[in-house]
Amino acid sequence: MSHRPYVIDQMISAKSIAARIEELSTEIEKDFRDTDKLVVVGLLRGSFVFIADLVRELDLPVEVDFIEASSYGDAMESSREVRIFKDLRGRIEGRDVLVVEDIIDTGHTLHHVMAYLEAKGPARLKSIALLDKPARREVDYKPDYIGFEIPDEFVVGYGIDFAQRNRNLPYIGKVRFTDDDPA
Ligand SMILES: O=P(O)(O)OC[C@H]1O[C@H](OP(=O)(O)OP(=O)(O)O)[C@H](O)[C@@H]1O
Ligand SMILES: Nc1nc2[nH]cnc2c(=O)[nH]1
Repeated sequence: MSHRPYVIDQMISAKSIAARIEELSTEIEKDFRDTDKLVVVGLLRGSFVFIADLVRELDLPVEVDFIEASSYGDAMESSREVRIFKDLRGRIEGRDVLVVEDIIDTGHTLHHVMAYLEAKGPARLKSIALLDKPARREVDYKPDYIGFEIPDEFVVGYGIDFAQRNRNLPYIGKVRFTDDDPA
């Protein structure tokens, strides 16, 4: 929990996010048009807003499942230890799977989860991240689809939290600590 005062400056509007999701959905529909039923896996908790908007844009038969992993807790720095708190309900062996992530930063979370899911033997396994912060990458992993590349700022909103707050903002904003401001 942060006791420092902060404000949130808007970085990506709700309208821009919606427009980008339409574009990404068209790409995904093309890539998976031969799939019988795509398993769309939301990586909780941060992806719950993104996956809800994404699946409603996808004109494909989909099944929705969730996996929960976390490495940040309430901190602004990754612990680099990814813990799986909740596994998939369904089986993905031999299935086409798209993992939906809100943000890739150091890459530890998505890299770990993709390896974990790959071991379950899916036919095809792809990933999408709404936000990509490449400047902070510590592991060599790039999602198959990316919404927006962003600079090295701590962001919140649209499902993404700071100490479990701000997930309900409809836009992506960056955290600015006001005790850093010149007097
Ligand atoms: O690329 P990384 O440095 O691993 O960071 C990305 C992860 O960090 C956040 O998750 P967090 O651990 O805060 O859990 P949450 O999704 O439950 O908020 C975010 O939702 C990503 O899953
Ligand atoms: N809230 C939040 N969580 C993250 N996890 C990895 N990067 C970020 C970020 O910029 N903001």
